[in-house]
Amino acid sequence: MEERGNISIHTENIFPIIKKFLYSDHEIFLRELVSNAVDATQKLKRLGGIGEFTGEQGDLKVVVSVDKEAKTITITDRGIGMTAEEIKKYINQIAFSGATEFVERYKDQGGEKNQIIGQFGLGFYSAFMVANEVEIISKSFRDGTEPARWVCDGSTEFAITEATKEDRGTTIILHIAEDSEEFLETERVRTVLNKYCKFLPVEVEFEGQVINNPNPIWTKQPSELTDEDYKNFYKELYPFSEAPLFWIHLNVDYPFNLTGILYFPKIKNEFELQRNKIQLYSRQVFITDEVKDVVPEFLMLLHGVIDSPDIPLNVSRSFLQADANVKKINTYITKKVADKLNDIFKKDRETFEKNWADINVFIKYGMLSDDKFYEKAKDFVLLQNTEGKNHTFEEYKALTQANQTDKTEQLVLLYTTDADKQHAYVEAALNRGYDVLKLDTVIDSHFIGLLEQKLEKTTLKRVDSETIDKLIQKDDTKESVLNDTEKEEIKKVYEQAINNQHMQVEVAAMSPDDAPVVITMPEFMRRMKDMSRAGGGGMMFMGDMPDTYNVTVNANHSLHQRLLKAKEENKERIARQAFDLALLSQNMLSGSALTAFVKRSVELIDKE
Ligand SMILES: Nc1ncnc2c1ncn2[C@@H]1O[C@H](COP(=O)(O)OP(=O)(O)OP(=O)(O)O)[C@@H](O)[C@H]1O
Repeated sequence: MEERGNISIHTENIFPIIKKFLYSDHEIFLRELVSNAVDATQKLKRLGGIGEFTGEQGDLKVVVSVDKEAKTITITDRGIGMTAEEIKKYINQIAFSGATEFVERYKDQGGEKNQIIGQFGLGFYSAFMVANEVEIISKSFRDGTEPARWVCDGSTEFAITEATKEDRGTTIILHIAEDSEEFLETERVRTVLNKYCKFLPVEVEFEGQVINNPNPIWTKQPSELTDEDYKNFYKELYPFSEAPLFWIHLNVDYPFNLTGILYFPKIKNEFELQRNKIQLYSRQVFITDEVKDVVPEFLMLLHGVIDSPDIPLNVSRSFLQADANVKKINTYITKKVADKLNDIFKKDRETFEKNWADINVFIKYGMLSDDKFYEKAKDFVLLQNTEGKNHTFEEYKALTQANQTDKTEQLVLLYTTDADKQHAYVEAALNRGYDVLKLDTVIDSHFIGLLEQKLEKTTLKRVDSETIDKLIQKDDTKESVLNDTEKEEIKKVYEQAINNQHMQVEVAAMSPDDAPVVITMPEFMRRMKDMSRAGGGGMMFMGDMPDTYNVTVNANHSLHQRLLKAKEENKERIARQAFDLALLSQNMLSGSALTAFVKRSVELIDKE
């Protein structure tokens, strides 16, 4: 007996539309069909569990096979199966209404089609993206039911007949269309299965091998797992990566459902940061590794898996952003990560410090982008000084307050962006008993701004932004050994010797032990130039301006009493030599100026 009929959908030409717009993602048909097979198998297990199915469960593997000659892909399960009536109900009505819905949504959001693709669980109908004919042969688990066969060529017509099938379960046969023959290659199929089916909860066999791990560790309780388990799982996910630093096991069932494991990877350098390393699953079915809206931006640098049936996957991205569950998930993950870091910091500060080089980018990035995270992280974020010692905000304040508070009661924190190049300035600061922080990464330039905004009565200054006396201004002004006329003369000599309008000369009373000449670039000037270089803040014009420096001549250095007494014709030469030495210590001497300096120096030692 054969029954023919029409699938009741409103859009006659659903098939070409779906095929055309899902083209780039048509491999998902395999995910959909294998996960249907897995669902049917799990339903059978559940029925067995509650005594509604009392027969032999037997081997419950789902088997995928390819027949290149016959041009078919077959997916067989031993799940609950379907009777003819059920096929009519579930496939003709439910499966196809899903497809109709897809087209309806697609029509509403024409411009966003790329975002719909891949987010939409197209279900059974996705088979028609690669097949020009699909057969279902199924036998229900219920005693006394007849097996049935359903055939459809993707039009709205189907045929349903009796079939011969001994075994309980469903076999889906796809007759692969000419333009999709790539799916008859076993390697291609294996790759797709590996991508989407790797952690499905029922064994899936392909070419005689089970391709999945049905019990991934994120589905287990943390108390059942050892460190080794977590490390091995990381290796399973990213075979070529170095071992992770540490991990967080996520496990929540209220107000939403979410499990997963997030790993802090070992990073070699900042440019190697990799996004899209977190995989998103829904009940162990791989969905995507674009977790942008589910995981806070700064945590996308982490690796691992998140599994949640509560993330709406079959809607467009703009909807996802507005989804209340997604927002809650975001907040939850941020909080969990902060708590875990705090935990490690408190229980094992040594490990925390040891990994600081790898984790500081996450933490600083997180503090910059999320105020809630800042509030938690401010207790464990570390400031590292030039001696390599780490301090929390509180500790650092206690360390520097007595010595580095200026006359206006501001705490001045000193930092270097390059301890090597700014060595002379770092030395000068350390000699004063000041402490100098190492803030030398790309993210640090933003972090400095954040610190000033958040820490009360605190300013940050780069060590070379002022002469040592002005860096942290105290009340004790130094007496100058030179009178005003002498100072004026020194200033003129230097101006003539330097002869550069971007070098602003000033004569100041410093300690006789300080350098005779110090070149600095004011903090505000450098920051504005940095900003304009980074392309922001309406400071574009600053980028084109030549660098302007302050040249501070130390009135109390013995050299300058000698200079005043020197012969007129030698004065400029001495000033130039002192200035060049200052340039040299800052790595600023090059080209013809360097050549002239070397020549002059040789002459000077030759004279003695
Ligand atoms: N292998 C199978 N064994 C038993 N029933 C099946 C099988 N495949 C599909 N079905 C039935 O057909 C229905 C429709 O399947 P379809 O994949 O289109 O939608 P779905 O699985 O309900 O949702 P989704 O869009 O998430 O895939 C299923 O709900 C199920 O009842």
